[in-house]
Formats: sequence, structure tokens, C-alpha cells
Amino acid sequence: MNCLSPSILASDFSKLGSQVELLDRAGAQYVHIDIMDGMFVPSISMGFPVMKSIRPLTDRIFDVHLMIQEPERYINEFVDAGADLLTVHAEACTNLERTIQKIKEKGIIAGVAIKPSTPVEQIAGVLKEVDMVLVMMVNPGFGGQKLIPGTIDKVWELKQMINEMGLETDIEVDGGVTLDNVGKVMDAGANIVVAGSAIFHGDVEDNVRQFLSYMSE
Ligand SMILES: O=C(CO)[C@@H](O)[C@H](O)COP(=O)(O)O
Repeated sequence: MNCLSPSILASDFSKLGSQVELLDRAGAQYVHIDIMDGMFVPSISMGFPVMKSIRPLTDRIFDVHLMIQEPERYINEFVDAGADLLTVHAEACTNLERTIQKIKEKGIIAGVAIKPSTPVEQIAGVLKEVDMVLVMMVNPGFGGQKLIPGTIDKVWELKQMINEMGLETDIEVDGGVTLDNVGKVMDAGANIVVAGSAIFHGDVEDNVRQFLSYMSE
């Protein structure tokens, strides 16, 4: 099934609660929550208190993208704050296998993310262990960037690798995804689409519905 994961990083934080409720009402299956530490990426975004405050507002999947150095230090806290899916960056973990195992032991969905410059081969060793691979279509750290065209080839490559291994791993794409290019990334093999600016600029409910209708075609 194809799923939409609106990134609340692009939302109006002064009314975050009602924006999350809008996403739910419009039918988005996931809520994408970007956690940045100012080290792995230059910016700092939000943390456990924000997650806890919006958790009671929806039962949609909390898709938490950890852009933090050594994420293994905080797995328990993010699960306690309501994460259903935790994604760590291959480039940020001291021991990627152990970190993924720790997420799975908590009984939630485990994802691994790669930056545009990281080859898909770098995660071949953990592909059997993860439920999802997040392919960054922009350099992580900020919303509102343009999708880097070469990253679409990486999605094709990853999809081929997943098929060759006989797996059914989900592929999530994140960064610069719009209604104009979502068809291309889905053709390449992505089935979970993160969109920030394209959802939160304008009428949020209408944008979610447009994405969902496009993605179900
Ligand atoms: O992880 C990130 C940015 O680092 C993304 O989740 C962005 O927040 C997506 O926003 P747009 O590129 O769609 O505006």
C-alpha cells in the first residue's frame, strides 16, 4: 500500500495540534516527525515534549526520522514519546546492526536512512533486518529544498536490490517531493512519500487529498 507521511517540520508550529488533526482528518496514514540535533545536521528542530503533546491527537503512525548523532542513546525515550516507526541514519550510528536490533526489541517498526551521497550498497548488510529504507532526496537538515535528480536512480537501485534479495522492504522518499515529481519517485519503487512544504503551503487538507488521490492511481 502507498502511504503519505506529511512532515510537520513545515507546519505552522503556533497551531501544531490542529495541523496534526487536519492531517488525520484528510487521511494521511503517517505523521513524519523530523528530529535534528545540531550536530548530525546543522539545525535543531523538536524533541520528546513536542511528540508527547501531539501523541494523544491522532492514532496515525508516528514516523520519527532521527537526524541525530549516535541515535542508539535515545531509542527508549523516543518509543516512550510515542514513536511507531524509528529511522536512524546509517552515517550516524556507531554500530548500525545493534541500533536496529534495539529498535526491533522495542516492538516498533525499524528504518534506516541514507543521505544523497551514501551509496545503497552501504546498507546491504542490514537490509534483511529493517522494515523500511528512507532515501533522502535532499541533504538532510532543512525543509523546502529541491529534490536532487540523481537520487531517483538510487531508489531504482535500492528497489532492485530488495527484489533480488526476495524482500518486501518499504522504501520511503523524503525531501523536495511535490505533486509534480511524486509519480517519478513512485515509479522508481517508493511506496511511502514524505512531503513537507508541498503539504503545508496552502490548504493542508486539500493538499493531503490531492497527494493521496495521485498516489492511489
Ligand atoms: O528530513 C527532512 C529535511 O531534512 C524532510 O522531512 C523535510 O522536512 C521535508 O520537507 P520538504 O522538502 O518536503 O519541504
